[in-house]
Amino acid sequence: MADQPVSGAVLGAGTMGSGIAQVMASSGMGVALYDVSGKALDKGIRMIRRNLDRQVSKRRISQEKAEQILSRIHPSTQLEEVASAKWIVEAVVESLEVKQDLLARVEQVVKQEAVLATNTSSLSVTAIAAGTQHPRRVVGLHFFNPAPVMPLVEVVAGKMTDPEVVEKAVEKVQSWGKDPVRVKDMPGFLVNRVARPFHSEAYRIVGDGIAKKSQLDRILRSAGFKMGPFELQDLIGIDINYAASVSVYEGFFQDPRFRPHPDQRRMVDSGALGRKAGRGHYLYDG
Ligand SMILES: NC(=O)c1ccc[n+]([C@@H]2O[C@H](COP(=O)([O-])OP(=O)(O)OC[C@H]3O[C@@H](n4cnc5c(N)ncnc54)[C@H](O)[C@@H]3O)[C@@H](O)[C@H]2O)c1
Repeated sequence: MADQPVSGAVLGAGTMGSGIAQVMASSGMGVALYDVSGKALDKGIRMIRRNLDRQVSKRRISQEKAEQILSRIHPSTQLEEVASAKWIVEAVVESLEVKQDLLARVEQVVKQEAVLATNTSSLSVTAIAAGTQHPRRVVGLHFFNPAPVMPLVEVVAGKMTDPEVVEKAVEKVQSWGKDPVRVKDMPGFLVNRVARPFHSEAYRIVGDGIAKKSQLDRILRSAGFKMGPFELQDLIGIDINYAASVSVYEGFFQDPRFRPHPDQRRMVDSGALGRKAGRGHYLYDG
């Protein structure tokens, strides 16, 4: 039971890749986890182990189940290890060049029917696919952080993606216990697009002196949002959120609807990047 043949692969063992590998393995798949860095693989596996231990301590899964899930994940720095995978999810650094180069190499080792998915947040799935020999099998699978916890996955149809691949991807995502939503390959897809005014309007409201950041966060929480815009930005990383704003703005040819607020950049320039920096819109201990 524990030793499932490898039918899935994740490229990149960082924050997202390790979480996605955990999701796939939890559904019963054997998963090859590939990264250029052995250290990143060790860290990724440690993160998965920690997540599973937490699940065990909360009595959500048994110790035995946790061991089974872990044993289905096969870390490697050798790309050949992904050869038997039918589902490959790429979650390496957010660079078009790196992603295109890696997927072109993956195509050399996997079967023709394998689906190549990208977890990109801000690049065009169409552009990533254009670097491959068979762009019809390239689809976006945009997971949210933390992948094992967040139910939503955007299934992104690039311009050349085969509609059958999109349908197969929707089913696959469901089999992983997630909620797929079909989206077009447009800047920000769906979630990052609707999130833009949430963030930029919040800056404008504060800039216009209508409310303080903490007031706005509290009001939006009481209106039903899990977090207000400023506390959410501190969690995401103010630099990451700013990069998403710029990417959507540029992606829509500088449509003023998506124009970032100057204070967003000022925060980034000052190094107040959120929780990870100990300070952002709020101060954090340790
Ligand atoms: N962090 C998020 O909140 C989030 C959410 C959704 C999507 N994404 C997307 O997921 C992808 C990964 O983001 P992350 O936050 O996990 O990044 P990360 O920096 O935590 O991890 C990236 C990993 O890729 C590895 N890597 C780099 N080049 C490689 C190569 N050529 N071959 C194999 N491995 C390579 C690195 O060693 C690193 O372990 C990005 O495309 C990002 O836009 C991120």
